[in-house]
Amino acid sequence: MLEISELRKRFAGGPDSPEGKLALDGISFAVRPGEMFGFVGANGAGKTTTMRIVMGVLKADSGSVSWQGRPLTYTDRQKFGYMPEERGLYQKMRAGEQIEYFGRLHGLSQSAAKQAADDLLQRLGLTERRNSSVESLSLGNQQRVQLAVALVHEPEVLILDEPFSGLDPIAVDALATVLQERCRGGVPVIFSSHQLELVERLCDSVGIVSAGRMVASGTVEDLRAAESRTLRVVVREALPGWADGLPGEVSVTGDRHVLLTTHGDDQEILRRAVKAGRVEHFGVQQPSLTEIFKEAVA
Ligand SMILES: Nc1ncnc2c1ncn2[C@@H]1O[C@H](COP(=O)(O)OP(=O)(O)OP(=O)(O)O)[C@@H](O)[C@H]1O
Repeated sequence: MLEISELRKRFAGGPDSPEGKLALDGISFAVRPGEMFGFVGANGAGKTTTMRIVMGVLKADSGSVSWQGRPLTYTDRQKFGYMPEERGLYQKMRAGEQIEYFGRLHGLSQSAAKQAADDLLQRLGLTERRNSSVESLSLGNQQRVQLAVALVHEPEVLILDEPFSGLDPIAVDALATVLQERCRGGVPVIFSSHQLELVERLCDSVGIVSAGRMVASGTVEDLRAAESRTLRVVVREALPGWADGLPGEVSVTGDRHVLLTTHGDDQEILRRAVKAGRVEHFGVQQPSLTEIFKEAVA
């Protein structure tokens, strides 16, 4: 298990802000083997800073990171796969060579590195670009190469900073499949993203960070359960005023009356709706991750 505990980090200030910037204010979370963890938060919330500390690029002022119950070491990190926010590829090198090169740096044999590179090029739809220099690739394809570099050495843990940004829908699906496979193989995966539908679809658990603090975390189901539920009732051809005295708001479009309420007696509301007209829908509306996110960071 990868455990991030009470990380704090203040960046030094300049003449304009001598007190500096408190980027992390006690971030804690844990990711189990085989768990995909979506790290979400507004711009500047502290996601990149957290990932940089995990990868040893930055030092925390306090707090700790442990892997398999021990403090994380340089040797452990060598076995992690990391996609940094500041993408770092050799621009003149060909895509395939680049992936092989990083595989070799992580200790793969020449043939294993070539095999892994070929496999990733194919999986990420880059086979035809194998011999193109990175600088000649579109941004989305450069991103795919960057991802292949993070994945080439079969990492024990994956830490990916916005891996899906800038990818087309086909590449999003291809990457999602690769990450799910790695996850099923027991790898903990942490990725940050602003694409909340994607996070909702892929992740076993989610952490919502705001101003350097984890304001909500758990499975999407747990986060939903913590929200107040909304009952949605749709009645066709109802007489005006049918919902007078019931809690909530009614909106009318044509002959469709929609009642939304977060409280009240469901059975009483149902009786009134049935009396009023043709009940087309009666059910609890699940909040999306986007709604949960907005509520958590409000
Ligand atoms: N090197 C630095 N020096 C000073 N302040 C920094 C530095 N790096 C980050 N910060 C500040 O720390 C805070 C957290 O930044 P961070 O990059 O971790 O956010 P983020 O959640 O990754 O944002 P985004 O979604 O925009 O990538 C921000 O206020 C940022 O301006």
